[in-house]
Amino acid sequence: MQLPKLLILGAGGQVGQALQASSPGLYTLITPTRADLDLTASAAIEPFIIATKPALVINCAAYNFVDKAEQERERCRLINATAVARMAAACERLAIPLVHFSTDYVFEGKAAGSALYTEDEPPCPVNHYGQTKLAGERAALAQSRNLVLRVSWVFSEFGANMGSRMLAAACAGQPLRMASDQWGSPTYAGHIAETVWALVPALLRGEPGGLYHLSGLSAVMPAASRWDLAAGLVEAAIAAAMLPADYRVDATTQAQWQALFGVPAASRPDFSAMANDKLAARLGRALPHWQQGLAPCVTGLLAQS
Ligand SMILES: NC(=O)C1=CN([C@@H]2O[C@H](COP(=O)(O)OP(=O)(O)OC[C@H]3O[C@@H](n4cnc5c(N)ncnc54)[C@H](OP(=O)(O)O)[C@@H]3O)[C@@H](O)[C@H]2O)C=CC1
Ligand SMILES: Cc1cn([C@H]2C[C@H](O)[C@@H](COP(=O)(O)OP(=O)(O)O[C@H]3O[C@@H](C)C(=O)[C@@H](O)[C@H]3O)O2)c(=O)[nH]c1=O
Repeated sequence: MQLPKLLILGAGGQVGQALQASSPGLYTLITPTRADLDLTASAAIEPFIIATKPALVINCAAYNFVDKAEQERERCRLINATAVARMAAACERLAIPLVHFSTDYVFEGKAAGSALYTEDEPPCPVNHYGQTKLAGERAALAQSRNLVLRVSWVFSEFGANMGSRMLAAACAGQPLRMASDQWGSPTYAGHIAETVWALVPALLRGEPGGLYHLSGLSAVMPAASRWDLAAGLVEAAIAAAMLPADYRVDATTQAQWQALFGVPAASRPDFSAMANDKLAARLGRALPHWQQGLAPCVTGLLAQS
């Protein structure tokens, strides 16, 4: 029997690698690289997808450099918005679903201690990256069979990301100074992948997609600060003997951090933590908390070293 063919774009990134690592073996995964399909070549996208004839497309590709995006505006828009519109058009022609990822940076941010963002709250991005991601999610949501999952503060053992960069610096003996006044919802890429695999069968059966927050928090769990994430990772790394037992993460503020390292090119929301209750209701179970991703992340990093 032939397995359904799923096309994963951006399969070499951290979410793409996590998806491949936890693939349930029920599908044939087609994983083109940038050399096979460069998403800045907008006109090539639709013919590529149509020629591949997948049963579903998962787009993990993105322009994720939040500061550099303020300069490379057109490149960022081509990858995060134009390319997604071309993918959605191809999927519409094939009458298949597109699974796409967006971000908490579509929100302008609230005061610390606010309620977590829900899908009903209006987006209002404060940087170019967020604006292009909002345009991309809107292009995907033009067809009801498409699924957009907003993720945030993603960490994993795959590639250079927020978590692996912090631990690499700590292991090199550098001090970590992390902002305790910037709040979000950290999410382990392995949890994103397992959630996607739980959602795919219904999409393949023709159930509608929609917009969902896929975060490592819920309405009853507090938002995490940058410091919380770093301290959690360091604690897991100490438990795995990857760091000395007395290693500590220094808490700082965004203002202090900027005084030392300079004001970044892009503004960022102070509080952009997202509630995942809508997705939990669809799945019929709670999503894993981000802290459950700390040990597997550290174990995965250790296995590579
Ligand atoms: N990382 C995070 O903290 C967050 C991520 N997200 C979203 O989650 C999704 C997955 O992100 P993540 O896995 O972290 O991303 P990564 O940065 O790890 O991976 C991005 C992927 O996109 C590919 N890519 C970039 N530009 C092009 C291009 N011109 N043509 C073809 N491929 C390209 C990269 O290819 P190559 O391997 O060749 O570089 C890479 O495989 C994205 O939509 C992102 O916006 C949302 C919130 C937070
Ligand atoms: C590197 C570093 C950053 N910070 C703070 C200051 C700064 O405001 C903030 C931002 O750090 P970064 O630039 O690494 O993170 P940033 O690129 O803004 O992360 C975002 O990426 C995109 C792709 C998303 O979609 C978001 O969900 C989010 O994950 O963290 C520290 O406090 N200490 C540090 O050592």
